[in-house]
Amino acid sequence: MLRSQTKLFALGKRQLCRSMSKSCDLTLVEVDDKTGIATLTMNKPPVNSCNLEMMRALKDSMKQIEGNKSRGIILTSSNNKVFSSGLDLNELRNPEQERLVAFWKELQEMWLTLYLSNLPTAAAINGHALAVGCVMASACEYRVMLPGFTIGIHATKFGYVVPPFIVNSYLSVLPRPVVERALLQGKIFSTDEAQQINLIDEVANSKEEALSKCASFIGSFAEANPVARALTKRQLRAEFARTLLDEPEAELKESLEYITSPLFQDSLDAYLAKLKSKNKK
Ligand SMILES: CCCCCC/C=C\CC(=O)SCCNC(=O)CCNC(=O)[C@H](O)C(C)(C)COP(=O)(O)OP(=O)(O)OC[C@H]1O[C@@H](n2cnc3c(N)ncnc32)[C@H](O)[C@@H]1OP(=O)(O)O
Repeated sequence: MLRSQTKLFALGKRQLCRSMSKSCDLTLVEVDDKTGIATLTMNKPPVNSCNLEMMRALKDSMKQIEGNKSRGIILTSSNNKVFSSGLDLNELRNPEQERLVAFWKELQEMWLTLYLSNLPTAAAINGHALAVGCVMASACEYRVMLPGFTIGIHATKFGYVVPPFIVNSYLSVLPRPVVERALLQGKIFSTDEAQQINLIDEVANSKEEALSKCASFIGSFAEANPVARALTKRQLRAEFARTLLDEPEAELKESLEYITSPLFQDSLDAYLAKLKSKNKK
């Protein structure tokens, strides 16, 4: 069951409403009784890398939140240094075909669920947001980041060709020339740089402040009719989601061919070795 890795709390009552797992809780959902805003916390140690189960838990939590008639979603991390380190690279290394298919489909579905959510969405970026970590933040409608961290899609630096829906995530936030340069350079932005180019909307000095700014953003839709808001959002975003809505299988096939190519696998080996060696020095 997808829900098995999600906990649902009611903050106002401070009590556990629903616990669906005795194993590791990859995501935590807290709903503020007063505001009706749900905080969705990524909770996969050590660095919130997105493996199959994590993306399933995220997608499932978002669907639960929508089903519970919350007023908005704030995405954040339980790790105060890392928002998300992106895709779990171990899922891409010498993958078993069936799992890789499930993994990539889950990435597509998780992104669509977040990008096209009926609810107002905001990211409280309380740590580094790299690659798909940045993609998730960009899929939200508003971003508040803490100082001293980094955000960006550096895929080209380690041999990834960026798929169109990930390009579109950036394009819905940044102007085309900025996207082109950032993606081709594999640019990682500091908090200050991200604010200068409007990749993030605000800087906050603590996680609490970031959550509060996100809640204010969500509160700004209080006067909007939720259905009209949701349908207008979908209309505005449909163009960028088109590839995945209309031809997910084609995107899947292309990505799978690339991921399993020797060119990609060799680059990944070298990148993973570099990442691991950092901790051995
Ligand atoms: C056709 C396919 C194309 C797809 C293109 C789409 C674009 C992007 C896809 C992705 O999202 S790929 C993921 C890219 N992410 C990264 O490169 C992040 C790498 N990680 C870091 O830079 C750092 O870990 C960090 C996030 C800044 C945190 O640093 P910190 O010092 O706190 O932690 P570490 O010691 O580095 O890491 C702890 C532990 O986790 C392992 N790890 C980190 N990130 C990943 C990851 N993304 N996947 C798997 N494992 C990861 C790291 O190696 C350490 O492991 P151990 O050494 O403890 O075994």
